[in-house]
Amino acid sequence: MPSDTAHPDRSRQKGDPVRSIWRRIFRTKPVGEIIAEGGHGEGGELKRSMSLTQLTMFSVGATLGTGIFVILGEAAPLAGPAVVVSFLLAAVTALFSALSYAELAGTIPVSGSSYSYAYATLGEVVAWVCGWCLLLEYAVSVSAVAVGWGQYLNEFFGQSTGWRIPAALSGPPGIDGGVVNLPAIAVVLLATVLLLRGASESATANAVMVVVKIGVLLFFCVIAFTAFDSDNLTPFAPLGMAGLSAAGAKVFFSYIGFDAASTAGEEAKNPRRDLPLAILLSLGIVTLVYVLVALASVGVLPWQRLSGSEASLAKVLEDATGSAWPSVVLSLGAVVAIASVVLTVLYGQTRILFAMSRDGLIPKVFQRVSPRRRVPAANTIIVSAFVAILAGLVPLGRLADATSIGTLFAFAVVNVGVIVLRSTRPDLPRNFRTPLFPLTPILGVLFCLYLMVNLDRQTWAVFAVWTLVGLAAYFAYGFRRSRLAQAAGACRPH
Ligand SMILES: NC(=[NH2+])NCCC[C@H](N)C(=O)O
Repeated sequence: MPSDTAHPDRSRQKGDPVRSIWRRIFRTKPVGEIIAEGGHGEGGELKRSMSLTQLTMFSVGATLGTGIFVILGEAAPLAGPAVVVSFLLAAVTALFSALSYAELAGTIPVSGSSYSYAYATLGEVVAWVCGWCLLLEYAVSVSAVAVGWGQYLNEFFGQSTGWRIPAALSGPPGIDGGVVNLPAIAVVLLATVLLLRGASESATANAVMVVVKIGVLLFFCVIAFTAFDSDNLTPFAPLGMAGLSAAGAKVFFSYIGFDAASTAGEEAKNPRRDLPLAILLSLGIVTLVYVLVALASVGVLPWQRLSGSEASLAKVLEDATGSAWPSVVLSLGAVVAIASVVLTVLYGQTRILFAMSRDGLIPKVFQRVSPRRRVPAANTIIVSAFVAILAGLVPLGRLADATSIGTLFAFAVVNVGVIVLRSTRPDLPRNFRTPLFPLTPILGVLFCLYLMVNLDRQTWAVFAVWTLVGLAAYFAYGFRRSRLAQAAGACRPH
């Protein structure tokens, strides 16, 4: 096997400091090294225990969540009944990136997901920025998701017993008399306990929750289809192509998460074969569920009535059955659904940090493996504490868009990574190759950029500040401490 090309430290030139810094920050990590380190942490190894089913459920678990329960009410007014097509459009957009994820996850089957792929292809600083953006996709988004969980729990209590958690205990300080958001903290703690028990135990619990959430959504479809009225579908696209694609951009959020399996590379039994399959299967399952739910909804209610309300799915069921009880089932379904998002996304965050820590870019504590359960326990506790504080005390309001922009950046990097790796390491065994190369990854990048450009200025400002803070952190810490930097330093002639 040829050694990795593009290893800048090897061709270090003395003299020009700017070039030398440039080379250092764009050094890439040899793929062979990344793979060889897989599973190893300080003090032990992670346990390879996850099957294809568990991995697929993991990605479905991380994807199917708040989105479908609330987004229909926001997207239907933009597109009319054609919102069904918007869901397909967003799925195709996600598919290009999913194909790229599948190729790289099958080639470099480690826990770092896009962070590790960027390290192998685009260089350390890009990998760092990518990892930093993954904090938005995972840690920050999971805090927001935990807050949503609390709202559904309250909804469920309210509908079934009439009792609600007092405002002081169900909201962050400063918002409607809130002091602390206890339910949000509680769901994070529950997930933490599961994660500390082990990856396989967490995967099993997640699988159960996924079955429940898909079951609830199918139950929704069955009931809704009994009241289906095809008149509601005409005119099909009253707001034209523009409305259809605007709704597509809106629902893209509900597809985020199919990449979660790529954070389980070091705990999968057969990662090279199963990761690509899990990523693509999960996207297929989620798309099918979304399209069915959307079709059922616009078939029951005239699309104008689907607007605005958070409880748009509940409205559909009330209309179809003429009674209120189905909404209780729906809110219970949402509680289970969102709990599994919290669990899987929290898991993903710890594993990405695990990989970054092993590379020396963040402190070593994140790669310590506890010998008993063979999980990164300290890492899990730190991440959970951070997420719990964020979810319990900080009003997160507009963070969904910040999540999207960070995610889209990471997706774009993965698409570019596929193109780079095909040219720098054509020899690597690839278990899955994205079809129609290079068209698919190029379209993948373009779609991501297109959706990014469509986000508002405020989101871009948050993204810019976030990236700058990240770069500052990199130069203060990782730039010198990175394992590659240290190795290069050790070889340097004195
Ligand atoms: N990294 C993540 N999986 N973040 C949460 C994604 C949200 C999910 N797609 C939903 O609709 O609720």
